[in-house]
Amino acid sequence: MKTSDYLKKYGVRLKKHLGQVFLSDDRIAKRIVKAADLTPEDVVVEIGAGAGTLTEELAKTGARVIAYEIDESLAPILRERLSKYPNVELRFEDFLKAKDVPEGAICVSNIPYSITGLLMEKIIEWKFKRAIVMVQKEVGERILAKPGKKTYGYLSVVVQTFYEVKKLFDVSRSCFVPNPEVDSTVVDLKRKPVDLDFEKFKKFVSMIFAKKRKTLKNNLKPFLSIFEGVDLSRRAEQLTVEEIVELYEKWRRALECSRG
Ligand SMILES: C[S@@+](CC[C@H](N)C(=O)[O-])C[C@H]1O[C@@H](n2cnc3c(N)ncnc32)[C@H](O)[C@@H]1O
Repeated sequence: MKTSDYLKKYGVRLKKHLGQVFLSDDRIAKRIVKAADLTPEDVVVEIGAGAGTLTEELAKTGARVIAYEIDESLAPILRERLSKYPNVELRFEDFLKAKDVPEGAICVSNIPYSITGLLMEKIIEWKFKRAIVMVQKEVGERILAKPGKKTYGYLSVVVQTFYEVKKLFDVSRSCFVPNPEVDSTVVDLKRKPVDLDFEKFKKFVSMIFAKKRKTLKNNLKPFLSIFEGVDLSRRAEQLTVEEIVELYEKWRRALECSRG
């Protein structure tokens, strides 16, 4: 049965505010799952199972699949489609409030676009070893952007500090029901062995990008004594992720020393 048939059968009305545009083309789901290269030993987390098109393809790999879905009205569809797969666990809860996500899992999701930023931060916090996520095309460009590009900013730096990023492929809006107003991109994120205090790091990155066209000197005004001898004449958007982490470490160590 097709996704649209399931929606009709259960009389489900889609909720725009939850980003409910569902994959209607299961070839895309198959392509995503193929790229994930899963084995039965893997633990996969899906954020936003929707009508289960991607979930079912994930289930077929034999991996343990934990699928989060905030909207319980989709439960009858998901149960009908997935009850034959004992390796799938459905969790009807808000992923942003999730309490027990297994560490070292792989996230494979077509995420709700309105909360992409928050979800990317959660992906970092839960230390997924890999994340293959479909995002709005323009957001994908920001995630993948290199220094000097217009799209390089807070999101690029935060994600690229923790993950090697790679574009997999674009997905046309025609592959969804209903057709969204935007195209999509699937990105592949591979965890780097980085250990940083994420809360503090986010604060620092927000600060240096606060006024994007201004120099570091301008954005770091309250902390200039920490950076004596450092060239602050560039803008944050010109710095590599490694250079930003180096500045952050200087800032963090100085603040820790000053607190004694
Ligand atoms: C873009 S749809 C993807 C659905 C399905 N995976 C697919 O590819 O067809 C996003 C799904 O995420 C769900 N969702 C939205 N916010 C959520 C949250 N905070 N936690 C869990 N699921 C959420 C929506 O209800 C929706 O079903």
